[in-house]
Amino acid sequence: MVQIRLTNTRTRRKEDFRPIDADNVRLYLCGPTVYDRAHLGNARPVVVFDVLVRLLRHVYGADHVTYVRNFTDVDDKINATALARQQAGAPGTLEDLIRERTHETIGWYHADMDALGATRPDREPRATDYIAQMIAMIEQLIAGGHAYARDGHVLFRVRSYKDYGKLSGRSVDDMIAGARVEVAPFKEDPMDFVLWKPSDQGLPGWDSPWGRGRPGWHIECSAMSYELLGDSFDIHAGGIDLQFPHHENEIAQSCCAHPHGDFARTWLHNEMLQVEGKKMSKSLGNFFTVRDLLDKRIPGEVIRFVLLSTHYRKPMDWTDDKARAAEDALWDWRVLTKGVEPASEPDPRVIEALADDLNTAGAISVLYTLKDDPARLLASARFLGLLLPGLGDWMTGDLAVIDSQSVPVKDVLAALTGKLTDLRAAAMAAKDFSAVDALKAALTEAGVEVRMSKTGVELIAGPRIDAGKLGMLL
Ligand SMILES: Nc1ncnc2c1ncn2[C@@H]1O[C@H](COP(=O)(O)OP(=O)(O)OP(=O)(O)O)[C@@H](O)[C@H]1O
Ligand SMILES: [Zn+2]
Repeated sequence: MVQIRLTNTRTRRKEDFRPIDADNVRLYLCGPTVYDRAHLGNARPVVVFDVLVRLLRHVYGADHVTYVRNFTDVDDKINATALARQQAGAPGTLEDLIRERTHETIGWYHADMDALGATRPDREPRATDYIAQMIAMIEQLIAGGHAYARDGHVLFRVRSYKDYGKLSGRSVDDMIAGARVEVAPFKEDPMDFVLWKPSDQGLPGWDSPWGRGRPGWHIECSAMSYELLGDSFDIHAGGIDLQFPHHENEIAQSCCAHPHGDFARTWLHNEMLQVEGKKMSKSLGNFFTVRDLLDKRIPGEVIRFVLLSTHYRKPMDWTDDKARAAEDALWDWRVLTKGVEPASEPDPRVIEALADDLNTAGAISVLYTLKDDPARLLASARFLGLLLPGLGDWMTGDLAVIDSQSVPVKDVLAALTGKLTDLRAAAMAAKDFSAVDALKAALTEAGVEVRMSKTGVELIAGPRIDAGKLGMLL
């Protein structure tokens, strides 16, 4: 069996991965807060950990992995977008508008992540479906002396958990000195964080022993992972920006509520997608969405390729050059593997690279060496979620406009193949090839590779085909 090695943020070491139960390997990834489109940074953990899930399924069996990713559908930012819509005159109660917004955003999220070739998780719990479990967990924490209720709030007593700060390697006192912790009259200690808070009138709220209110963000992941994966599971993943305080707080809550469990054994954190050295984020406003790129006709698998070209523990940025190189490689491979049946197994070097702390860049570099073995190339690329049948539309999807009508490029190419064949026959008879040469030059100019042999004419569309120019050649 392949031995997977992963860098565990908790121990700061690369370790042999040994699942608690090889029949059910369990992974939890912190999912999005559903108030807006996902930006490219948000897609990085989704794509990277999708490859991990593919690897785990390969090693332990397709039915022996449980992958959970949540939707945070209760949040101030969601409320704010709904309120803005209401103020702009949208009909319905605020609650209706919130539901509409989260529903719509989840739909976008699915469409965008599907376009990147990311497999859907086995379970996608929504926080609002697990409020009862959150309340139960908070009650347990209060009973154990780890939390206290004040003025409709419930707070986690950070000093009651001696290992607080271990994941991120900070001491509580350093955190107080350095962090912008909120000092509030209802807190015993400035480090204590909210498990439950009151809801304003008109905003979503649930009845609880502490009055009508709603959960804090951190308790959501603790309650949902416990419910779906148990008190000890294998891998917890997310972006490095969540390590503190979100993951630190998740650990404190889960370990105090379920002291006999280990919560997550391996912690994986992806580094940030950056823009000019800064984290791409909504709050900084330096972001573009996955949809922005797709709308610019950058294929989903090109985005995926670029995201996988850098190791997940290194910061990276998006550049047009990277996208162009990815597009060229994918185009070549799609041409090479056209009509080819994939080999039964990927190249072992691809598995080896991935098993070594998810070295996706190494795995992609193996693909470049497989041009002479298209069947193996196809199987290996598909293992990484590339060259998937459903993601290949971009090769033929462009439309040319001919006599004000949109015509698929592949039909135009077929017609031009006929035209060039006829011109060649006439040229041979007349011993004058000038018209053939002129059409060939124009085709090359429009991004089409022309192959002529004794057996016939073949036109191969290149990645940057100019559909407009092409249409004018007919
Ligand atoms: N620039 C980034 N690069 C990589 N991962 C990121 C980046 N920004 C956010 N993430 C990850 O995206 C996932 C979803 O995060 P979340 O929904 O909390 O982000 P958000 O609040 O919409 O984004 P932002 O951080 O921009 O405000 C998390 O796992 C988070 O770590
Ligand atoms: Zn989480």
